[in-house]
Amino acid sequence: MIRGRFITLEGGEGVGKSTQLRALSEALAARSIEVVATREPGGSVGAEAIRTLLMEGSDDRWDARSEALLFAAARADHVARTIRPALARGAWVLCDRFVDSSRAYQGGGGGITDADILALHRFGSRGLLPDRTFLLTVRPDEAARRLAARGDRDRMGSKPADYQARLAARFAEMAATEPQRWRLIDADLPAADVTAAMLAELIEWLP
Ligand SMILES: Nc1ncnc2c1ncn2[C@@H]1O[C@H](COP(=O)(O)OP(=O)(O)OP(=O)(O)O)[C@@H](O)[C@H]1O
Ligand SMILES: Cc1cn([C@H]2C[C@H](O)[C@@H](COP(=O)(O)O)O2)c(=O)[nH]c1=O
Repeated sequence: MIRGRFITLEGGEGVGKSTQLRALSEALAARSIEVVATREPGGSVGAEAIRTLLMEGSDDRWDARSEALLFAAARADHVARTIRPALARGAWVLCDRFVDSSRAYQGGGGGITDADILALHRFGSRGLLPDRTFLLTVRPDEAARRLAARGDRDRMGSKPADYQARLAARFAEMAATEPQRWRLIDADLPAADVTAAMLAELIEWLP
């Protein structure tokens, strides 16, 4: 039985998801909420092993279908071993990316249909969806500046600029079709303001 809250952060590269995951975790913990902060791909021993397969190597290491299956397999293990047990004991799970990243990257960017991504998710993760998903949006020039300042590029992050633009459009489209779950957050703002905006969107569930 699910008792906790499941919150995901989504968006393109460098929009501040990891930064905000840390800040939101601290803000919730300060309200005496047990928080499990996790990420995808990864978040369990098996899923972290699959992450290495996905993140290392050349851009064409996997064909589109194999890549979608690997993300879905990592997610299935993460959901079964980390997310569901945490929710069942009443913890809040904050996750940096989830199935919506597969829908945007392998779907919008990689050509797999949304129906196929969701079918894999129904089988692998029994269709678990977040209670709330924050879409962090940043102007493309600011995201590029943040990534350049950070200075790292892995296999998944080394895609061209038009790919990043398609991703942003796909995320916005998903958010528009499911407004009860998604909240758009202006992540161009200073980090503390971004955290405050997310907390405000969780107020109904806070103790
Ligand atoms: N609101 C902010 N204003 C200015 N800089 C920020 C802000 N949030 C994050 N940053 C900086 O931008 C960079 C990228 O942030 P972060 O790693 O949190 O992004 P991310 O969305 O998790 O990226 P990725 O998806 O590539 O892992 C970091 O150097 C971080 O310190
Ligand atoms: C969950 C998930 C992730 N990706 C991509 C998105 C990013 O390029 C990387 C993850 O890197 P991060 O720095 O940890 O955000 O993987 C994807 O293509 N599909 C997915 O389902």
